[in-house]
Amino acid sequence: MTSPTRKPPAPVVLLVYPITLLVGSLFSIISPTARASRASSGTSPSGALAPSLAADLHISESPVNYFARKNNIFNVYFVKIGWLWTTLAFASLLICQPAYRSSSQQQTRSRRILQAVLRYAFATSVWYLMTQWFFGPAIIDRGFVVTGGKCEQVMDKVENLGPQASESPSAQLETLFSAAACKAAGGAWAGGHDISGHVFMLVLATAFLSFEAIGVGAFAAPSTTPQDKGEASRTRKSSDPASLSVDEQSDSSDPLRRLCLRLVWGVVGLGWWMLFMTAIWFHTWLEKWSGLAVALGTVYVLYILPRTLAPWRDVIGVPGV
Ligand SMILES: CCCCCCCCCCCCCCCC(=O)SCCNC(=O)CCNC(=O)[C@H](O)C(C)(C)COP(=O)(O)O
Ligand SMILES: Nc1ncnc2c1ncn2[C@@H]1O[C@H](COP(=O)(O)O)[C@@H](OP(=O)(O)O)[C@H]1O
Repeated sequence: MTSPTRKPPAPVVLLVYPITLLVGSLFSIISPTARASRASSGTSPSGALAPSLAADLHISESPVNYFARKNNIFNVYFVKIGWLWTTLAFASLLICQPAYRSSSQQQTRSRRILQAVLRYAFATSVWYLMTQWFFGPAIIDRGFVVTGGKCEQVMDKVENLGPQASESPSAQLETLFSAAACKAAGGAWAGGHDISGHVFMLVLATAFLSFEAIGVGAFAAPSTTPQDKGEASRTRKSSDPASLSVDEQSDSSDPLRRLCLRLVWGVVGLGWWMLFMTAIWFHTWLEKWSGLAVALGTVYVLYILPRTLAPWRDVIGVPGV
């Protein structure tokens, strides 16, 4: 395997996420606007410390701040289809970055692409199982039901319908166990621990894209000092004949490559901003922290564990290496 000219990001960079949640949550308590928003919906700051009815508690249809509205344009067209943006940004890395594009080392290039796609498939599977489907309702929805939550008004309706119910029992269960189906049926998803899907997806997507972009960027970026240059070329020569070619090293001025990187960092930047907004305006503390924990666990398995566990590194690879 090749050695990057720059080291991959230290795990400590992941602290940006808990800090974002902490600052956002504190702001939501301190800010008069956020406090007013809570007060108008009957939630006290201390109430936000306990698991409860997630975002629905303190968000009205027309709150004071634009970002506190569920129908704000960034939520509807960016977060709600966030994995599509993540997929597009990741695909742009595969298409534009020299580490994946250069034809000089066919074997190395194929291995890098395969391992990058494997990391994407792993992250996508976790996202899918957590938020979309887990042999029926997603894990987040199942967790909510297991911790005592239910689809309130619809539950009553189903009980009253009795044998006349036109839906099959499995369709009724689906309605009771999935947040989306519950809300679509006019019910209230209430009572349990509702892991924040927004926090989970935004942390996973932004960390995934950042590690991938920095990994491939580290290889393509030219060294800054003469000493660096000498060191880098010695490392490459001595460690692996399959290291990047001069073409790959000098490709940083390629406009297509810069455009793709802008897309990736644009998605990461907006993703971070929406995470901050979720931290301020939505969910309880516990629900935000549980979303964060699941996302960071996935990031750990994908990018930190391979640094110490060689057999896993051989399978999943390291971005750009
Ligand atoms: C047993 C092994 C099973 C393995 C399962 C593998 C599953 C593979 C699925 C393949 C899907 C690939 C999709 C790739 C292309 C796309 O991304 S299209 C999807 C576009 N949709 C989204 O991006 C939706 C993103 N939104 C959400 O996840 C949620 O809305 C939310 C942000 C988590 C918020 O949740 P709410 O309930 O809406 O508040
Ligand atoms: N940053 C944000 N901007 C707008 N709405 C947000 C948001 N973060 C969370 N929400 C909303 O809060 C609810 C719970 O989010 P989640 O559990 O995914 O974190 C969702 O409502 P809806 O499901 O009614 O759209 C979601 O749209």
